Amino acid sequence: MVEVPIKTASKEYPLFIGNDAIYSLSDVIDGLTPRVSSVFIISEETVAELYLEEVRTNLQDSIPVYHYVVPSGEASKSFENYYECQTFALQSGLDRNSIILALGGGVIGDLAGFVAATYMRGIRFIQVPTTLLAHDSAVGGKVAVNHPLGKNIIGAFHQPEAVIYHLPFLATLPVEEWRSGYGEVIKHAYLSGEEFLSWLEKEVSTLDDLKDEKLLHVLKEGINVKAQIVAKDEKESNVRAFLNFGHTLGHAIESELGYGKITHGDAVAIGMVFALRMSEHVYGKDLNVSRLQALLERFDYPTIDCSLDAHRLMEKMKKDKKSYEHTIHMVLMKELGQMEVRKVNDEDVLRVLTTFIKGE
Ligand SMILES: NC(=O)c1ccc[n+]([C@@H]2O[C@H](COP(=O)([O-])OP(=O)(O)OC[C@H]3O[C@@H](n4cnc5c(N)ncnc54)[C@H](O)[C@@H]3O)[C@@H](O)[C@H]2O)c1
Ligand SMILES: O=C(O)C(=O)C[C@@H](O)[C@H](O)[C@H](O)COP(=O)(O)O
Ligand SMILES: [Zn+2]
Repeated sequence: MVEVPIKTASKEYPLFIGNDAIYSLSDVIDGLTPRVSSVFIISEETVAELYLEEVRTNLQDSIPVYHYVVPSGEASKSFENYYECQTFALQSGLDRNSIILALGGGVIGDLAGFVAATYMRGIRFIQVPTTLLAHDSAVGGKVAVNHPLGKNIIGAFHQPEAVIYHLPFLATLPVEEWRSGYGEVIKHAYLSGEEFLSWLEKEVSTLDDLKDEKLLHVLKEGINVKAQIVAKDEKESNVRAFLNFGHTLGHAIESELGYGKITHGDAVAIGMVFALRMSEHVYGKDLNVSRLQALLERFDYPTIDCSLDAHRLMEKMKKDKKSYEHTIHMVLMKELGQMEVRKVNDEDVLRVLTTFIKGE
């Protein structure tokens, strides 16, 4: 097991990653001050069926444990589930010294984290991620639920006490979820620069290559990129926004298609290609979009649904948290590894997006 320290302005915490990480759970809880009074596991159907019992057996008998299970999928990151979790927590008698365990992928991490951020004005939580994508979502403290009009619109910054990344849990992930998670890995490589990107191009030909040491390497590199950025800017005043590369259009697509109709990583992959096309348009230079497209084609990422409407997507992009005064702001790439958040004109977005949707 490897321990990666995550340092943010408001809190430092450990991320334990490896094939035996879950065995550290009770020690992590024992080490917390004030003493933990009860544990509330929030999970979802697929993951709970597979791993809830195993997690429970790694908790000490002396502390009461409760659990609440929501349906699997993005649609569960809803205000309704948030409210149900709060009700369950109150009915179970959780107090300010209780701790929430988020057992699942990014959906559960975001939902359970937001419950923790707001229950009795904030209690502690631990991330127990079960997806590849969660190397991104479990680190950095962004927690939220979706609104039908916009992704992650209702949320907070709330850092966990620890992240326990038990890699055997990933063994049951379906292929489309490996691909989704790998979308955020590719994003981290584009933020990081040539070395990580060419390593991925050389070493990961198929998603099956993500095993053992290669998986650990990919996760550690991705987590490092994220951790370095959140260490500099916890609350997205400046550089943290770079982690949103591909998300301005990606989130608009997720929300426009209906939450759960496309995976987050697939939407981000499409959004990154668009962000590079916009970058070429704005900076007037070749940014090697075909390199990204070739990488995505290797893993069968989808292209944008041609029935989507550019105007409707742009309305959604204007509700993105980076936008203000009804103007779209996107993360553009000046060069590999060099990002910039930039205001983009409606006419430019419309022109590039329209051709992008047509597949031209
Ligand atoms: N907070 C952040 O910084 C941040 C960063 C990136 C993404 N996100 C959010 O994360 C969410 C996406 O996360 P995700 O891709 O992990 O989705 P997810 O949590 O919905 O998991 C994806 C699917 O895999 C299944 N699953 C999860 N773990 C499994 C396992 N071990 N074995 C078998 N099946 C398993 C789930 O049931 C689900 O159907 C989005 O809502 C996105 O907005 C947040
Ligand atoms: O941690 C961040 O900051 C990110 O932007 C990471 C993203 O991958 C993630 O999807 C995040 O939830 C998006 O944040 P949002 O502020 O655009 O909702
Ligand atoms: Zn993301």
